[in-house]
Amino acid sequence: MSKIEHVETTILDIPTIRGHVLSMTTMTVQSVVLVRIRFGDGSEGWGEGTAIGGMSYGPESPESIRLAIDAYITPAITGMDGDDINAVTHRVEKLVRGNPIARCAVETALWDGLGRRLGVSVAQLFGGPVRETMPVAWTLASGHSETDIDEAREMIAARRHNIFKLKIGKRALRDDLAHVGAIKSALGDAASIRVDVNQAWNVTEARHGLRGLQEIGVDLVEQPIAARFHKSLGHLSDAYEIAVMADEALQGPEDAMRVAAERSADVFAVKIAQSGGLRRAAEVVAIAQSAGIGIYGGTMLEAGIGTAAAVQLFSTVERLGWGTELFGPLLMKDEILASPIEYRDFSLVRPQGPGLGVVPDPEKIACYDRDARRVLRSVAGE
Ligand SMILES: O=C(O)C[C@H]1C=CC(=O)O1
Ligand SMILES: [Mn+2]
Repeated sequence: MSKIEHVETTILDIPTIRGHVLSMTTMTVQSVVLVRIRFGDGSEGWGEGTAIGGMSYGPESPESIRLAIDAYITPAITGMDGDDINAVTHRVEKLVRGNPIARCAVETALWDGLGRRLGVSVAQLFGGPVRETMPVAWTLASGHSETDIDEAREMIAARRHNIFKLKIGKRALRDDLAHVGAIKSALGDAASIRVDVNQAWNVTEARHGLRGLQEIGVDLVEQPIAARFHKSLGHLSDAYEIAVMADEALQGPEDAMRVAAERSADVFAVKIAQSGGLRRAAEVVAIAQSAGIGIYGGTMLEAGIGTAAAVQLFSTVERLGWGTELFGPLLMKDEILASPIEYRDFSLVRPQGPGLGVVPDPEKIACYDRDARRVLRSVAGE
């Protein structure tokens, strides 16, 4: 018995290394909600819940994640046995509808705590890793073709990434195709080029878009149209050879089941946060694998804790054919882990050690803690 005694949340505001231009917003800061659970036996576990671009990407924000945890999840689980992760998460699912990122953050802290108490990794708790390294894509989203090309060349030269995801959908279709074409012809066969439209196109634009992207030699297009248009996404997948990936359409196993049953996509971007936790993400993976749908380890651009949790889970996946994009910590100006996740040879390395295999650096938490900064500013009379 390891009683859940105390759940603490902190919002960190960490600047990004450059503006990250997405179809709906440009990110200059990433706001990360850290969760720390203390258990009755003195052990602890860490989790992370991170949204993208405030409320522009999806219905959760850093503030809503924190509120859902503090006001609803914490009172519901305090006093429960932290070893009974299924019982705890089922209770949370019953009392807190939606809010998958908040639920994922808490569940992650429970897995981390359990792993640390048992002295095994979270991957081990999911049956054991089948790989210790995995390919990792980088997103080119500076907003300028030439800057993106320079960035990609640097990444290839440093052997950090040779898979690139381009964020498009903000500009006119013709301009986006010219941008993608310029990057593809500059990089040639040295890289795999994929694009993410983040739901920005209507179905007509998507038809023209997919034809153009296919002619350019792009390998995959992610969520070209609104998440709710499952049928149209299926028609697009059938009409072109280019792989079509579902991302925002997948908010947990029920969505995954529908998209798989309708064969609306060729690949799933599986995200632990969007799925509502590691357990549900593993179910999304199982649905994809049994339907013959490809798997890509997706990200909500989490910092080190959320990224390590996803790495632990994806290390257990039998077929991870499209690799991962778990580069979140590299998009931020500063590292919040005591010892960073290792990126080398176009791959990332699964952190070793019990639980998630990583811990935050308390000094970094203090440095980026939104509330602490507010107090400092008011003391300074700003
Ligand atoms: O996939 C998304 O939509 C979100 C995220 C993942 C990589 C990136 O640059 O943005
Ligand atoms: Mn996406």
